[in-house]
Amino acid sequence: MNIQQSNIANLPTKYGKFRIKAYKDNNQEHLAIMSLDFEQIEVPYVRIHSECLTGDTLGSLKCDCQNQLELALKFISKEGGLIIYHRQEGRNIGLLNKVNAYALQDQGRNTIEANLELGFKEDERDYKVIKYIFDDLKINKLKLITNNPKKIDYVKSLNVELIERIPSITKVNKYNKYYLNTKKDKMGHLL
Ligand SMILES: Nc1nc2c(ncn2[C@@H]2O[C@H](COP(=O)(O)OP(=O)(O)OP(=O)(O)O)[C@@H](O)[C@H]2O)c(=O)[nH]1
Ligand SMILES: [Zn+2]
Repeated sequence: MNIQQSNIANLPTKYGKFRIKAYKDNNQEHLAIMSLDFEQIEVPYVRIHSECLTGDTLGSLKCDCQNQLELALKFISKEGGLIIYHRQEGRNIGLLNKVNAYALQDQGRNTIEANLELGFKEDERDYKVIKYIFDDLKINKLKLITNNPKKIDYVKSLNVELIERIPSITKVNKYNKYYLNTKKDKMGHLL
């Protein structure tokens, strides 16, 4: 893997103070967002957050991403750990295709059917860069914040000790209810 890394910089936010480090993997740039005490913690909390511009930045109510991100930032600044902001937008089909998938969902398809209709798998994410970041930041034990069984399986396949899985549960609304049900019933999310 040919990955470029940045230096570590401070990032004060409204959720708390962090230090950040960027990684460039071909044309995807990811971010490690660390609590200030990250190096001193034996078992950090870790969230691998998949990029969702419409949710994270615009506050879309169609998904739970912004709430999950805010929850993780607050929690990790207090309890200590790391968020990897994994820039594989739209389960790695990219923003343009995700908007096309949303247009199909406007016509009644669910999130999986829309991806398939566009010629993609239901989930195109890969987590190779995560291993690189874990090695770089010397993570060998962690508590993983996720509801996604694929992320749990991936972390278990690495040479690290998964001590605990922490759920990331946020409020349901009338716009994300169907999406969350599809994730639960058809994608096996622990919701
Ligand atoms: N293709 C596609 N991607 C979506 C859609 N809704 C959200 N996403 C993307 O899905 C990713 C988030 O996945 P989720 O299933 O919400 O959560 P997760 O990251 O798998 O699991 P958690 O760790 O529990 O949050 C982000 O990359 C979003 O951009 C959609 O309808 N279609
Ligand atoms: Zn989202």
